[in-house]
Amino acid sequence: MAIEFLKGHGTQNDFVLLPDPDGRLDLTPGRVAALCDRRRGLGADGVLRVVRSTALGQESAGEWFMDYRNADGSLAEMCGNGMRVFARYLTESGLAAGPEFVLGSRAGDKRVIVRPGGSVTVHMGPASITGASVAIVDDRDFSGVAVDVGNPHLVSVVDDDVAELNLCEEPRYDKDFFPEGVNLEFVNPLGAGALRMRVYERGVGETRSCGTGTVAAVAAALHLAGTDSGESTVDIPGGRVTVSMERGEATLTGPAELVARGELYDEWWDAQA
Ligand SMILES: N[C@@H](CCC[C@H](N)C(=O)O)C(=O)O
Repeated sequence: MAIEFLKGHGTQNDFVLLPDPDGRLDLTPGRVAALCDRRRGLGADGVLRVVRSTALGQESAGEWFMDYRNADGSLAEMCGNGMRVFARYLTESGLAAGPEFVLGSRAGDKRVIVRPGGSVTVHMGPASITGASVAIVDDRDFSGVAVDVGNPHLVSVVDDDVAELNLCEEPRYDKDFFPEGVNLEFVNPLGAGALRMRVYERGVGETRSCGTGTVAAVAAALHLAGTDSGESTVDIPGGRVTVSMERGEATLTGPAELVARGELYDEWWDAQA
């Protein structure tokens, strides 16, 4: 059985998409890690399995469920950039009828709008402030705001230029506060309604963008300014997205691009654990 794949990205956060409507693929952590490996696989920050909600027994108002996996094979609740790419694929392939529809995810249902030109808006739902903690980079402490966007984040607004931070290795963080791990964002305010951000993602490493991370960054910046409503652009190494917050509820808008489609060799797939 030939296994179809597509490659896509949202602000250079890149994904392998696996159309699997009936949930037949045995998508083991080893296979995910092999697909995402940039030398022995296709290379990506994560895998998006395109599967019907009913096929996974998921309770969702959406026909399609974004089964997201990190590059190391681990599951995550939500992926904002992935959801834009996933939505773009569904409209391009005719699997979604209109430009606006609901998608299932482990963090619940999300409404998406695919706009002419390929930009996609995701109604992300609540971005909740859950406390304060510290990220440690090269033995320096950066205090941060913990934000739950369905998945966990710690956002540190820093005085240094984020471009100068050494994110080659995972920053240290409080494992008691974040027992499931955490995505770590480092942010420079660029003036009113504009942020610059770098991110070290749980289960991946440094990526060129993280949609949930940009939502967390804007929620944290607004929280530090004493509000839960406002709009901001976020510049990440892979481009720019816009986040709007209204009373703690976020929408994320940014580009989504499909790059290629092809077939995996059965022998290769079968040889992965
Ligand atoms: N890149 C994603 C986030 C993917 C999940 C994250 N690494 C986690 O483990 O929570 C995004 O665009 O939101």
